[in-house]
Amino acid sequence: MAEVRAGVDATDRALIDLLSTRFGYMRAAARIKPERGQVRDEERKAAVIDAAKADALAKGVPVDLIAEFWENLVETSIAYEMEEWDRIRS
Ligand SMILES: O=C(O)C(=O)C[C@]1(C(=O)O)C=C[C@@H](O)C=C1
Repeated sequence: MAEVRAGVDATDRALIDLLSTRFGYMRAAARIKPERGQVRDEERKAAVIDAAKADALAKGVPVDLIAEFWENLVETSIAYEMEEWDRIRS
């Protein structure tokens, strides 16, 4: 079990690195989008979640759980991008 937990911990560190990269792109998007109303893009959100579901299917991980996870990820990203959009222009 210790080996499994070491693997989980290492995976979590790698995920945080990737999330840090993803959040960096949210800061870039916040700088680029001229209107606050452009931060939320439902069409793009649906495409991002669909892509995650397709990858989940290919990798054999539960598609419904991944869809829920990505829903949270994109909503968290939108909240962060909104905060950044406001911060940059305050
Ligand atoms: O693609 C964008 O426009 C983004 O800002 C990224 C992102 C995402 O988290 O993937 C976030 C907000 C948008 O609603 C759509 C997608």
